Amino acid sequence: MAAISISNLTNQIPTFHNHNKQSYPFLSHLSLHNHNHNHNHNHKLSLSSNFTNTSFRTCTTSITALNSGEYSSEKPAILVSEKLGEAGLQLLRRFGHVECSYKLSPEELCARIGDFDALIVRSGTKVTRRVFEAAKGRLKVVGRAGVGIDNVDLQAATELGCLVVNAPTANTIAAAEHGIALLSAMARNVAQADASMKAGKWERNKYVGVSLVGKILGVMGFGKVGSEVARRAKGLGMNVIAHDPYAPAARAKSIGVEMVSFDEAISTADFLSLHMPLNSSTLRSFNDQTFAKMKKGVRLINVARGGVIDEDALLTALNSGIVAQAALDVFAEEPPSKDSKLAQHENVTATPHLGASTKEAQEEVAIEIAEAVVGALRGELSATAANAPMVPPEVLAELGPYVTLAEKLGRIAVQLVAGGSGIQSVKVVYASARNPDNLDTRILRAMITKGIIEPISDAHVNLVNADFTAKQRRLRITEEKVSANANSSQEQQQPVESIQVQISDVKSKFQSALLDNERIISIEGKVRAGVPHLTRVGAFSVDVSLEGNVLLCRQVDQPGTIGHVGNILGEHNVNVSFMSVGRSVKRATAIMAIGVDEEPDRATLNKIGEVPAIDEFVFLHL
Ligand SMILES: NC(=O)C1=CN([C@@H]2O[C@H](COP(=O)(O)OP(=O)(O)OC[C@H]3O[C@@H](n4cnc5c(N)ncnc54)[C@H](O)[C@@H]3O)[C@@H](O)[C@H]2O)C=CC1
Ligand SMILES: O=C(O)C(=O)COP(=O)(O)O
Repeated sequence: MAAISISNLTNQIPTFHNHNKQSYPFLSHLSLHNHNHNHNHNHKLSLSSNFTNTSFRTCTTSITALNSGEYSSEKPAILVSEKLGEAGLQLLRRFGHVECSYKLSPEELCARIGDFDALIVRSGTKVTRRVFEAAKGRLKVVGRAGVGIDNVDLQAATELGCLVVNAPTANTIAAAEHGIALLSAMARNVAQADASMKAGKWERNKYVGVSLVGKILGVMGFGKVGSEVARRAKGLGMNVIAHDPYAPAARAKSIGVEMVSFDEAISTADFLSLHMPLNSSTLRSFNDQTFAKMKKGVRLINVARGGVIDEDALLTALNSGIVAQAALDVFAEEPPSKDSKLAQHENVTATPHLGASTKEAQEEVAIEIAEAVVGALRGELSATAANAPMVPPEVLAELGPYVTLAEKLGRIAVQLVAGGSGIQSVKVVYASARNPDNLDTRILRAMITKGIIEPISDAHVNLVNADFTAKQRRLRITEEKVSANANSSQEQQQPVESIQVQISDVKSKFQSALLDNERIISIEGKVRAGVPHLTRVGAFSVDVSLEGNVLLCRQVDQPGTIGHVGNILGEHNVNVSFMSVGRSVKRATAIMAIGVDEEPDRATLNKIGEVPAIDEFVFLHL
């Protein structure tokens, strides 16, 4: 793939822009805010409303204009594809149109998804790449009402800029309790004995069980659920060991659990309880080889994901007696086939993925996911985002104006590149009077990327897909953080003193933007009183607030030029909001930066070009 090409812009300057493109204030299309909305959400930081003032005119386009689907009012449309607790549904209904369709086939989901801004699922809906593609850019957030997001194609979501959030805490206890229920029921053959009685039998000798007290339980995955299972198993008098490559041993130790290696856990445990996520490294990690290392007669509980077990291998191990019993809540394919040898096995206790299914947990999960989805639709960053940086609200509040600055600098820099150049390398230098190492630049980098890529492509770039989109387009963005000297205590308190964006190895349509004619376009911006300013173009200092559009002119520094240009703009009814002149030497060359509210038409720009003292000029659309 070639570097980003801007050749298509060659003849469009000075007025290139894309009228059709949506530009949302902060998180691009994660935010549905427009000027007319006044949602009451003061309790949380709302990024989009913070930035509405500085966003440009296309922000007024509402979501209705974007989509011609069934739901065409101002409110976002939310599809709930699996049973969700009533409290969560109520919360969602207060915010948008909610459709609960619990029996959609994959084809129906693909056919309908383009009408929705958000989709809420549990484990039963496969949110595949096809679904994301069928959404055609409208779907902004997928909410997983639970923990495991293995049913959501995270890579596709990220590539297509869709945020994925989950509800990771509300069902922990329910899952742990179900694990303990299965452990006890399996050890005492409760399910089998019950079925036997219901068949009219009384089989006391057949269903003699095993005791739990004093037995070794190996907890595989010592996260939220695993640690709660461990705690409860300790209460039952079991000796608990755990394996988890990422969990701190101190946490386990504090509840009397010893962390051991995978092999030690599986070879010493009498009972193994699985609590790790399903991913490429855990997929079928319980297989022929690992079953062979287990203690003969081991008992297995799986409340995690069916896919972590090779089910054929488990069947073999059950038949050979390596595994005496298994208690399974989850299956590689759900529901398993009716004649599944595993579910039908007499030594298997099976439940239909009930781990999270308590009334209490489902109400809590529903609220947790509804809040996360509504927050994401409002443009807030989520604390449970699976594919975007989780940035604390206080950091966001502080970085707010710099986010706007970053996007505008990206937009300016790319508009200064001459047609025919391919942009490959961007360097961003952040100067801070605080310890620059503490500066979290992920959002700023994403917004610079957005500013650079969006004007020259059809891509919608947001915090979710910025890095991916840059990489895909072979745009290398390097960052440097440097210490700045604070001139005032106010500067000292600012998280960022200045942001410099450099695009190297390109030609510029505005020669003065090049650093020492070195094929490096360089611009710098600062935030002054909460407003982003352009403060440097190439080697020239300027100072223009970035609230409207900007006209940059290089001129011979002589009396009358500023007035002349101002008159031309005034005659054509273009309001000048700001003007600044930067020069290196008196009466030599100067850069004039003019902020304009309206976009001058081509005739006006031509007239400016005809002013004798003007050497070159460029109109920058922000
Ligand atoms: N059956 C059900 O209804 C429910 C199932 N779950 C499932 O339970 C599992 C655990 O959930 P939580 O405890 O909430 O997640 P968690 O993220 O808090 O814990 C998972 C733990 O697994 C560890 N881990 C990762 N790779 C591992 C590996 N290769 N070997 C051992 N440990 C590994 C992680 O370090 C982490 O500590 C997930 O798969 C989740 O989807 C959760 C809730 C309900
Ligand atoms: O939260 C999880 O990971 C679960 O497995 C719960 O799944 P469910 O929401 O009951 O389909």
